[in-house]
Amino acid sequence: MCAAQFPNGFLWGSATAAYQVEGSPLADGAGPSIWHRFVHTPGLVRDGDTGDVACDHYRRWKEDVAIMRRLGLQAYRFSVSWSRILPAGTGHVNYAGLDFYDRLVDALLENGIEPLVTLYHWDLPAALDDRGGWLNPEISKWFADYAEVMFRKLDGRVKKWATLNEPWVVTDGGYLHGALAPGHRNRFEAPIASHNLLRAHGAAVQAYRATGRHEIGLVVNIEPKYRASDDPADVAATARAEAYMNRQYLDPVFFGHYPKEMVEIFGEAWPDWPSEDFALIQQPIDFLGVNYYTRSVTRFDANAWPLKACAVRQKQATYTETGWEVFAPGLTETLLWVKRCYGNIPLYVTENGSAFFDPPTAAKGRVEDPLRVDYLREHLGAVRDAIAQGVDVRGYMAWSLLDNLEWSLGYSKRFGIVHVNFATQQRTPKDSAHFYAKVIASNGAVL
Ligand SMILES: OC[C@@H]1[C@@H](O)[C@H](O)[C@@H](O)c2[nH]c(CCc3ccccc3)c[n+]21
Repeated sequence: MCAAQFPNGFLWGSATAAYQVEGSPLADGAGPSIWHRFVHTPGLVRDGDTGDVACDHYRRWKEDVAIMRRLGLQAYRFSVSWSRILPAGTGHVNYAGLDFYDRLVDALLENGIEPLVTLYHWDLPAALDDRGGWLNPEISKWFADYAEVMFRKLDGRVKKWATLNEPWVVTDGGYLHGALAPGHRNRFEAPIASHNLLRAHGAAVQAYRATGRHEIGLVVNIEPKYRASDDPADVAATARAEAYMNRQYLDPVFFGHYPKEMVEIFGEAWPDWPSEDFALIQQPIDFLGVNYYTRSVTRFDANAWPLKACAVRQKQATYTETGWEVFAPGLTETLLWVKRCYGNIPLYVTENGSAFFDPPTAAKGRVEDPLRVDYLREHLGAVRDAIAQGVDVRGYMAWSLLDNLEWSLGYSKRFGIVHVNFATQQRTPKDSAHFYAKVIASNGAVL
């Protein structure tokens, strides 16, 4: 394999998530999710934006699969809305909801596109939140039962499953800082939600081993932490930040224990966990999905709760519309770090992308997004560099296929390689999509 090439069979795709693109949240018997509730609570989402329509993907999925085909995508990572399948979260199965994903998977396969399915991308059934949600230890069984419904329906046609998308964000956003659904701000709840997410992950993997025949993994966001100085306070702050964001989920899954820094971070709010839980959490997985966006140069900050650490803005760097430093070497470092710390488990970059303001283009039918093209080119080069250094990276999913609902930021941030006019629902592949199509067609040789 020459340096400029990716391995034969490298999987090139893009990614979305149910609540961000589908719309029709209550159609055909679906139950509300915590995001449906959250967006309809005044003041929580920028400009009062909701996922009621989003990209209307629930109705326009055929058109979107055709776009993927035209771009030459080999894979499509999407998530299933739990409350479409089980409107109350448990019990009655809504077959119309199952049928939507059944048809989507068949259409993908008919177009030579491999489906990668995420079972949970933040949209918990509201009915389960009413029963405690991620704070109720029973949720590991609720989640495993839901997962089993999906395995029995789709396994075989779907050969790569992920249990959770980014448990760190679910906990930090939904239970500690409250910026995301269900909007709790409680340092005693956060560790419990986090632990139950991991228990649910383990229970779903166990269920897969009993019913599935292919691969299952976990998707985590990793943001490499670079110390701002060699000052011992900055070094310790960086270690806490790395433990909290990057190792809090990987250490239990791969080693059966939490990083020692967790007790220091949460203090009295960090429980003594039952040792039997770690046998459940530590179910072997077939691959790890890594979502990478940026790095954080980290320093001590006595006022930053609960980490006592914060990021230091870099003077010469480019920043995206979400305030994230563009730092492609961090992706190479992250992939090498995972291999060094946890072994050479097969990896997929399950999300990588950037939000930049896309200026209106004079030429009709064209959207120029040079900064996103640069971001994509640099980060694909970073993946290639990690592969050249022996990391078993098997695929890359660009975030995102479509401009979509960026959670509490509404539609104000556009990550898509395909532009969406939300007034007309017209899709227009951006220059970044045309660039990515060339990368895929050459298996990375054009980079
Ligand atoms: O923010 C862009 C995307 C979201 O649209 C995806 O749904 C989500 O999986 C995702 N994760 C990350 C990195 C972790 C993160 C999320 C939110 C805020 C800060 C960091 C970025 N993104």
